[in-house]
Amino acid sequence: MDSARPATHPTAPQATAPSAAAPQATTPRTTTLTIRPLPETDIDRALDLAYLVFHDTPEEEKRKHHHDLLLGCDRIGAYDGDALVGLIAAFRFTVSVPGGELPCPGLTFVSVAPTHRRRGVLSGMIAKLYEMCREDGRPVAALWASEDAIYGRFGFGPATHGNTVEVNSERPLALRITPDDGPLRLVDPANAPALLGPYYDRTRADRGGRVARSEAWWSEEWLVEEDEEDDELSPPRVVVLGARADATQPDATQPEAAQADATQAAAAQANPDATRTPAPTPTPITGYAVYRTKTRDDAPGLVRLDELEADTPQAAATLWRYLANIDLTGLIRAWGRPVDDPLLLFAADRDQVRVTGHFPALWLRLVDVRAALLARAWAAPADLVLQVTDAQVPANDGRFRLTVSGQDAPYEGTRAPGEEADTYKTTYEPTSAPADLTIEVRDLGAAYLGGTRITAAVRAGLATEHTPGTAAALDAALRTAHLPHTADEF
Ligand SMILES: CC(=O)SCCNC(=O)CCNC(=O)[C@H](O)C(C)(C)COP(=O)(O)OP(=O)(O)OC[C@H]1O[C@@H](n2cnc3c(N)ncnc32)[C@H](O)[C@@H]1OP(=O)(O)O
Repeated sequence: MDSARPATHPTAPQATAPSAAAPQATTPRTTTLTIRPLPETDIDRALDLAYLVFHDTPEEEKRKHHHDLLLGCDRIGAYDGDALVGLIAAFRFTVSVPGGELPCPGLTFVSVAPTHRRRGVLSGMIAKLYEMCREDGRPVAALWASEDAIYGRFGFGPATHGNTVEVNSERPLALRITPDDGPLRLVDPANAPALLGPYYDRTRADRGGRVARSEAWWSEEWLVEEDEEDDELSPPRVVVLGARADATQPDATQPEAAQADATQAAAAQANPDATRTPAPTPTPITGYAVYRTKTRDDAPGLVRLDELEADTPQAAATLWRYLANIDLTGLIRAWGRPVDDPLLLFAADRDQVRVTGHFPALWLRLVDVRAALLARAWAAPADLVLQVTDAQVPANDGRFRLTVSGQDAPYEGTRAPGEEADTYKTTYEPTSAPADLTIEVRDLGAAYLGGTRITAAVRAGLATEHTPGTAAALDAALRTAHLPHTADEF
């Protein structure tokens, strides 16, 4: 899917825009561009357009997969007469935000025909998307950018970041903490969604920026047999920690056992009291890792870590140590680790554990700033006037007083999605009072999940503080216990 991801752009405000403006190569100036929802019957044409702009020639199986993905997406097409010249698709995601979760279109397959580039086609489609989001009550939108230069002008800001981490595992992993002694077990990837899904759902709210995963998303994006970018990698391996209490428990590598784990977790989610009913329960898992391996001619074998989640630092240490101990390998490469990964602190030898990359991950757009701010939980009271600039959504543009009041139970990042947010009462209303802080909507979006600081935006000259202390007060209110993180690239 990644190689087929399309891109988007801003500026054209109308849903139906004259295709005028820039010089045209092959399209007559008299044509009219129409931007409208793209029907199912046009999905094949949409794929042709996406493959054209992404220089892809997929096998039939991959094309069918993309077709299925687009079928489940919201879709916007730009038509020049009968010709399809632009496409935006949006996954119907739900993303965790501090204290809860929000519906969130996840933009993908953004494509504009080479004959129509730089004429506002992307801008027009984005304008249409924002209109649809506001009508449907979806206050945020998100994407992974193919090029970082594209999306800021549309009000997207990088709200989560990832680290690429490499561990030299030619020697034992040096740790400052004692790993958990719970047993590890390998799970058949076919059974893994039923086992990992409930765990992921339970822990998703710990960090903002995490996308809810369906079983199909697990199977087709995370646990697909052959890696899309490197066919020398092994199939996915899934190791879980926590395992069976005794030898009489079923083996979770078997489908029935995985199903039993999943059923129990689902029941616990639906009714916490249900967990009190004794049952032949496999001990719940306390962490897992998904990885692939490959041998290399001139270097020790590689463990490519796709995801590692754990309830405690000790559980995480067990999984890292397991990965480091895999025979015939000497390097773990983990892409997209959280920036506050505890490994970076509990590794005893930081020469052995190195951050080799740092990148913007999820770009977030506050399409409805007011609704988004009212939807999240806050960590401290605030009372300040924001001057927000937003070139695409006039309703966001202006001066607003944000108040976060109340003393009880500030958000610490441990609530489940959907659970009651917090006892702070938040208001966000237009005002004529002088602004304490001027900020672009993209920088507010970047800070929304608590991953970047308003004070840093001020120091970088991106936001202007008119009343000293405002940026620090807003940072304190936006703070989350864990930094946001997005592992799902789409
Ligand atoms: C979430 C994803 O799917 S990411 C994948 C993005 N898609 C791709 O990269 C596929 C190949 N590229 C394309 O299809 C197109 O060039 C797009 C979608 C990137 C841009 O579409 P266009 O219709 O040309 O954009 P549009 O004309 O609306 O441009 C609006 C503004 O963005 C700017 N812009 C467009 N593309 C880029 C870019 N790659 N880098 C920087 N600025 C850009 C334009 O110059 C314009 O600026 P202006 O308003 O100051 O003149």
